[in-house]
Amino acid sequence: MTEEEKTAPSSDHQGQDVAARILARLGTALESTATADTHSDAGELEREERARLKRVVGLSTELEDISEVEYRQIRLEKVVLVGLWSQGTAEAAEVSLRELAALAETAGSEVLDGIIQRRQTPDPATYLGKGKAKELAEIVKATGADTVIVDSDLAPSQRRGLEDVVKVKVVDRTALILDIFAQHAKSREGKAQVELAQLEYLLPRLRGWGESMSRQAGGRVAGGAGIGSRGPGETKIELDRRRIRNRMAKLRKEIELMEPARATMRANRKRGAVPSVAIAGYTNAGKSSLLNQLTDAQVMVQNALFATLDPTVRKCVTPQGREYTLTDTVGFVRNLPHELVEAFRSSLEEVGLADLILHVVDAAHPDPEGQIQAVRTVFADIEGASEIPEIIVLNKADLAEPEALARLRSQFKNSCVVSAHTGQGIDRLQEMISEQLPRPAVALDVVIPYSRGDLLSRVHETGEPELIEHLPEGTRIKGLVDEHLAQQLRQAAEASV
Ligand SMILES: Nc1nc2c(ncn2[C@@H]2O[C@H](COP(=O)(O)OP(=O)(O)OP(=O)(O)O)[C@@H](O)[C@H]2O)c(=O)[nH]1
Ligand SMILES: [Mg+2]
Repeated sequence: MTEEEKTAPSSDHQGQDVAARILARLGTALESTATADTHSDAGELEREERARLKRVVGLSTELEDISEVEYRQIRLEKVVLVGLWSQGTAEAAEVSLRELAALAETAGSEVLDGIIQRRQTPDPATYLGKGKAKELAEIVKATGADTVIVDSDLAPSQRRGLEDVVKVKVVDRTALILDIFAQHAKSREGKAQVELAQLEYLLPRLRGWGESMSRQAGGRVAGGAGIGSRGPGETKIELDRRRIRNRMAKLRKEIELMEPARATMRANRKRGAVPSVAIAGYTNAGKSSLLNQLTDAQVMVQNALFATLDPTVRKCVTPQGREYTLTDTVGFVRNLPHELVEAFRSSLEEVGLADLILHVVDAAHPDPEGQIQAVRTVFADIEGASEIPEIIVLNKADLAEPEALARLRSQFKNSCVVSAHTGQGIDRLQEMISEQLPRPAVALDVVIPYSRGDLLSRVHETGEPELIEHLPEGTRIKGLVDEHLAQQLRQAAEASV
């Protein structure tokens, strides 16, 4: 036994009721941050806070409580990664495992090793084949890892099977991503959404967990102590399930109640006919950096996955002075857990309602095409998103290989090479945005009194003036404006006659 294991706080929770604990921990999500919804410019502070999160060591509670593992606060520390290479090239399998490493590090763990097995389909009992699983157990032992993370989704029985061999916690990719979201959620809505996703993930696994624990009573769990040894019976599981479902219903209602605020915001934007542009793309592509580069916003930028969870909206102007809104959104990832797509639907709808999408791509990534594909798969799932015009923004040009940039540019015609770091290409991007914003619909030619300077500035901000002429009787305006402004202009013109 290592020093750490001896001092691990392993018996704190053991006598408590599992579901009560889960629900108690969750209870904080909705109430804690009612006033903390300011995402203005907390970048520095947020990064510090997150960095602090990662310094916690020595909390390992090996196999003590599996619900912790499947749930939130995974408290991963020293991990070994495993993946299967079942299709595609060896390179692709490696890229995938490297992404898993980035996810694990973002969750606050230290990656000690990673292995890939060449295998058509996962072993139904232990995910890896028997031999490889044993090899993995050796690696775990030799490195002193306390957790194994698997690069796909595991059936509860597979997870148990593999745990039996490697003797430490086994976590799947979805649980890992849920954990990152839980750590990063900041707004009330974001927290509620993540919590809902976690409960959805937990619900079908409750039975497996109970069975696992009854099965191993007096067996695998060290000393036969703890929650596991009591093996909750069927009735107990039913009860837990019902409480979790109740909690989920409550969360859905809460999220629904938060929705009108966003709907009003959107309606206001539509009424003012200010076009909206959404920045979307794979996680860590540089979406927040691009928002900062295009506006004066100081949204937190971090070399971590899913740094941004809450949509941030900023006002922007084209070089011609036309206004539009720019929204930073949550990043996408390959096989985004469907629980999260569901829970974050209202945030993702932000993308579906945009007039134009800036699809940001990390051109320096080994497989940018794969990332673009993954993002488009999510778009297909969001109502309206696939029909919205899209500019492919090839970011990180300062790092990317010229060949990669050339290849991507020829594949994606409506694209633009930029660096959110150096500012390269940003002018060109701004022009493209300006060209591709929807045109205001009404053409008119009016003369308004000089007293209506307010209307003239609206024309500059939201319309496309073709001619502005200062006549003795007033200002002549010829050009395109939206319906609402056209009405106001006509009224002003009539009043002056
Ligand atoms: N070299 C280089 N690095 C960049 C560029 N743009 C962004 N980065 C870096 O890439 C990392 C991710 O940037 P973010 O702007 O946080 O990316 P994001 O797409 O908002 O990420 P999530 O919110 O986590 O999905 C940070 O470390 C940035 O400093 C660029 O043009 N060049
Ligand atoms: Mg971001």
